[in-house]
Amino acid sequence: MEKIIVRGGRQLNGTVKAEGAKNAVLPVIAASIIASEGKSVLHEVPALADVTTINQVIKHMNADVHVEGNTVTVDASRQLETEAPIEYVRKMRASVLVLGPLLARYGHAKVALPGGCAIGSRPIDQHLKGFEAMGAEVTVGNGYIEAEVKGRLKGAKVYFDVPSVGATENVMMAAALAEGKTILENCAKEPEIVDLANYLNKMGARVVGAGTETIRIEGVEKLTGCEHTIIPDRVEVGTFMVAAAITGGNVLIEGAMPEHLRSVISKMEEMGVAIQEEENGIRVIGPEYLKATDIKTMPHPGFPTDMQSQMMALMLNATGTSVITETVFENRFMHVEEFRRMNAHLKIEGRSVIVEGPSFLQGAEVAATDLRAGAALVLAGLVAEGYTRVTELKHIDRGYVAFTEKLQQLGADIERVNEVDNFEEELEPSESLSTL
Ligand SMILES: CC(=O)N[C@H]1[C@@H](OP(=O)(O)OP(=O)(O)OC[C@H]2O[C@@H](n3ccc(=O)[nH]c3=O)[C@H](O)[C@@H]2O)O[C@H](CO)[C@@H](O)[C@@H]1O
Ligand SMILES: C=C(OP(=O)(O)O)C(=O)O
Repeated sequence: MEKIIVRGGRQLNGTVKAEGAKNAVLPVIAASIIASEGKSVLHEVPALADVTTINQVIKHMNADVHVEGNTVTVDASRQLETEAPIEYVRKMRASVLVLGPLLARYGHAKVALPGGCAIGSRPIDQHLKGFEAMGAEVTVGNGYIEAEVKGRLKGAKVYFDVPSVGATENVMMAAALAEGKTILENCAKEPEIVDLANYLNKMGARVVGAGTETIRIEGVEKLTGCEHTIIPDRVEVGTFMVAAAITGGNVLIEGAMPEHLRSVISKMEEMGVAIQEEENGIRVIGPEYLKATDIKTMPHPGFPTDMQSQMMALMLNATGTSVITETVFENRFMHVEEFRRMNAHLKIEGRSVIVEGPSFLQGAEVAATDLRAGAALVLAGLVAEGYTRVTELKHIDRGYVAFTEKLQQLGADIERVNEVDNFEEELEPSESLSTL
């Protein structure tokens, strides 16, 4: 079984470069299939498992995708299929982001229902509400969502009941090719939405207001492929900020954009971490002692839910009682049990976790229950006594490029191995885990 093995106790120092953002590149690649002419050349595309999945989704639809290093070229000018089957959607929920582009371009889209996942039920009712407001007929059955419209989608006024990142993106992409004007209200304001709007506008769309709660879109008749550079990954940056802080190190994260990380910077400063905004990135200097604080996750510009588990790892090392409240996803505390295996003192109370710090963390075998939980366990392992073994690495690979190697370069005692478990060894070869 593949594992990350980390031995705690090393201070991290040096420079690490931010990758392009997973949550920006996935909608951008989904949007690339709206272009009925020209190629899109996308730069700073991170080499992530999720990027491979979205590329497979659009290739399956007959788009031409070419990957060279961190540049991905998409030519979607051929006639495309309008269906995304379950094999892709099961791997990655963001596959539903092809609904809007397909519906806008072809008047038809069929995508497998994503279903729930480890962090919550994650419905997509707000995406569908937007498509219906634009004249689409949406049916859900046999595990699929099918949306259809005769002729073009019609511009409409849509009020989102919750500020959803995916719904804002999906409906914004659909509206880009709709007939007339669309006004989206109570939109999510994440930087990745702004990046998508910039890309759409370069393709010839007319989108105004992305990054605020009201987005106005004047539909156009066609979009053309263009060149675009993906913004840096604020969650990857935040994760390395915690790595520096938790080990009392000094790390420059090159390419980081402080304006995307205001809430994270401010909470870490409250905990005593020194943060310097430099010309080419963010420098983080960890203190000798961390102070406790309270955090509530919220839609942007509030504290990001995708940084909740990593901050919990930091709080475990702070002196005093910290409270972390998760308001975005109803079940994003799976890492609490795993932290407990490392001797962490925490208690779940409803949607909050009470962290009694400092915990004297001890290495243990723990499982990455989701992407950010996995990263957080590695972070805790950086300061735990002895060896921490993190399993279920497929989650970490969805969102981090060369996570182990980057930490190693900063001085961590860490490696990724294919380790045979004792009980695996005891089995006859024919009974090995891979065949169970
Ligand atoms: C690929 C991507 O960009 N993923 C991010 C995106 O996920 P994603 O776009 O799936 O998350 P949303 O912003 O849609 O979800 C926010 C909240 O809205 C709810 N909701 C959402 C849609 C809907 O139709 N109905 C509804 O009730 C969700 O259950 C959740 O409670 O934003 C999340 C919140 O910042 C991040 O954690 C994910 O990393
Ligand atoms: C929850 C996350 O991503 P996704 O929406 O792709 O599951 C994340 O990036 O932490």
